[in-house]
This record gives sequence, C-alpha cells and structure tokens, in this order.
Amino acid sequence: MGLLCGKQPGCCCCCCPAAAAEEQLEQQQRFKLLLLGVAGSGKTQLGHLLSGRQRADDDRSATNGVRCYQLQQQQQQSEFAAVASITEVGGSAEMQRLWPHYYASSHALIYCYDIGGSYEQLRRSFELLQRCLQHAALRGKPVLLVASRDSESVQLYDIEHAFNLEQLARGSNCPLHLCHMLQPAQLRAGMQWLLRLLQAQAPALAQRIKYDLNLMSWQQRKRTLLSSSKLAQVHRQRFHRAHRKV
Ligand SMILES: Nc1nc2c(ncn2[C@@H]2O[C@H](COP(=O)(O)OP(=O)(O)OP(=O)(O)O)[C@@H](O)[C@H]2O)c(=O)[nH]1
Ligand SMILES: [Mg+2]
Repeated sequence: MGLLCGKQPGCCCCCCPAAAAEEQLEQQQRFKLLLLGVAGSGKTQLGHLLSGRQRADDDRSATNGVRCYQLQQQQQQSEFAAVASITEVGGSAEMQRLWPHYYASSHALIYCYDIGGSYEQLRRSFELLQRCLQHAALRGKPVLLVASRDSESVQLYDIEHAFNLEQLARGSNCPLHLCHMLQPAQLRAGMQWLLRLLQAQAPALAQRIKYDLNLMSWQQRKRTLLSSSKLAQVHRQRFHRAHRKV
C-alpha cells in the first residue's frame, strides 16, 4: 500500500504529481535572457523598454558590470504566460571579458547593435557576435538581433545580406531573428518569436543548461585542484633539491 497525501484533492504539496507537473511547467516558463552588444549599442535603453521601466534622465552612464531587468508576459497579451529575467553585461572591452561567464546559464541571447554606425563598426559588432555564438555554451541557443537608433538609408534586410547573418546563424546552429528597437510592433513580434521558441524548447534547454553549468563547475574545480597540486610539486622539488645537495 502506498502512502497517500492527506491534503485536499488538488493540493500543491511536493508529493502530488499535479504539483510536480505545475512546478516543472513554472520552471519551463521562466527564462534567462542575456543582453549583449558593444558599448553604446543601446542595451540599457532596450532593457528599460522591455521591462516597461522609465530610464531616468540622469542615467546615461555606461554599464560597469551588470544590470538586471524583468519581463512579464501575461496570458491575456499572448498565447502563454512567461517570465524572463534579462541580464545586461557592459559592452566595453574590459566588460566583454565577463561575457562568457554568463553564457552557460542563459536560455537565449539578445544582441544589440547600432544600425546607424559605420560599415566598419557594424562589421566589428557582428564579428564579436560570431565569436560569442561559436562558444560551446551559446551554440544552438536562439538569438534576437536588435537594431538601435534610426537609419533611413539602411534597412534590416540590408544588414542581413551585407553581413551574411543567415550563414552566421547556420554556422553556429542558432535560430536568429532581426527586429528594430524603435519599432514597437517589430520588437514585440521579436520577443514573441523568442519566447515561443524558448517555450517549445524548454525541457531540452533546461537539461542543456544543467549540463553546461555542471561542466563549468567541474572545470573550475579541476583548475583549482591542478593549481594546488602544482604548488605542492614546487614545494616537493625544492625539498628534493635541498636533500640531494646534502
Ligand atoms: N536617439 C537614440 N538614442 C539611443 C538609442 N539607443 C541608445 N541611445 C542613447 O545612446 C546612449 C548609449 O545607450 P546605452 O543604452 O546606455 O548603451 P549600452 O549598450 O547600454 O552601453 P554600455 O552599457 O556602455 O555597454 C545613451 O545615452 C542612450 O540614450 C536609440 O535607439 N535612439
Ligand atoms: Mg548599458
């Protein structure tokens, strides 16, 4: 005879399969989005837009570290409810060194670029994106590519063709969608595309993130162990040399 839950039918304790399924569903619809792009590309601006927060007039400084935003999608506004936490990491050369630390725990990438920038600036920005997507912990994850600022002469399809973005996406196996930050309907459709994809891939992505995080912590432990054993070896060598001399 198995143990029965003593609570009312439909209760939400951990022993109910219904509660476990609900918890799993909840976890599946909570997504972590990483917001990257070169310095001044509009990440902080976009974070405020997506979270519906007003950016203070005196808040114009570069992000030195990370900034977090929350996005809540209600079921009434869309086919499903979802909560996304968005983490912006600063885009300066120094901050870019931090980026890889956030890849493994993220479900998807939102990448900002200034569409009004020169060809050279755009080329550098997409080269950087390519390097990000080649990282093992980002490969295959969905990417929302968001243009900031106005540019009457350049359209999204010009960018797509000039920088061969389709091939970039195929090369890293990352589904890619382009939109413009200053076009509310486009941005909304872009976020819908991203969240729908994340919802469809939620169980597989959850497994992948767990695996990548375990791998990361194991590699960290291995490095610590190796460096401490190296220290021990140096200590032994010193001792042996002194011993031989005697
Ligand atoms: N007019 C206009 N200004 C923008 C737009 N996007 C960003 N800006 C301005 O450009 C400046 C830099 O934008 P941020 O959003 O702070 O850039 P960031 O990518 O967060 O930069 P870092 O934090 O330094 O990596 C800010 O003063 C913004 O007000 C845009 O689409 N239009
Ligand atoms: Mg910023």
